[in-house]
Amino acid sequence: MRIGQGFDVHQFAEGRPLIIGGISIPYEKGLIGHSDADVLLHTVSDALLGAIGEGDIGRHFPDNDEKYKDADSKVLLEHVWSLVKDKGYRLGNLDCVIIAQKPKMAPYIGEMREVIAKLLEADIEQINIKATTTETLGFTGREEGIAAQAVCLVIKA
Ligand SMILES: Nc1ccn([C@@H]2O[C@H](COP(=O)(O)O)[C@@H](O)[C@H]2O)c(=O)n1
Ligand SMILES: C[C@@]1(CO)OP(=O)(O)OP(=O)(O)OC[C@H]1O
Repeated sequence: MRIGQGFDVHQFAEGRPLIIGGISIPYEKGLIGHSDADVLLHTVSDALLGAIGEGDIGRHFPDNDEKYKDADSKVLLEHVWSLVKDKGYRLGNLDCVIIAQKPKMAPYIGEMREVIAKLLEADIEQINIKATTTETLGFTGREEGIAAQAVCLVIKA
């Protein structure tokens, strides 16, 4: 059994779609990145890579490679999951937190869990996603961006 953690931040900008956990959330602004800037799927990818000792997503999908411009982070996570399976692991559980003053994530969390469970070939009960504000404090509180953290356990299949 091995543990991994992930952390990621993306900045808000006008005129960008807000994609978190593989779903589009209707909102007045979105996140900037080289890819689709899905802060939650990046965090999950990093947690899994950490668990198998494979570095981070920047190493696997460099942000100066045109191939990943506007990349769908579901495809990146799918690739990370194939690396986990190649090393002979299955998912134990995954626990995530989205740190965002706005918008309210609660209405979308069920769908995010379904997307991630499907990508990781897991049951929805193995995937937990939480959200919190920072009570208006810091860069998330000022609505300059969104952060996400994840912890996962992988188990030898
Ligand atoms: N972007 C967010 C932030 C929070 N939630 C939900 O609200 C609850 C209370 O948040 P506090 O930061 O005031 O503790 C939190 O437990 C989440 O259920 C949310 O949906 N979206
Ligand atoms: C996903 C990648 C690659 O397109 O780009 P970004 O969307 O900028 O995301 P980030 O979490 O900053 O780093 C990982 C990058 O390699």
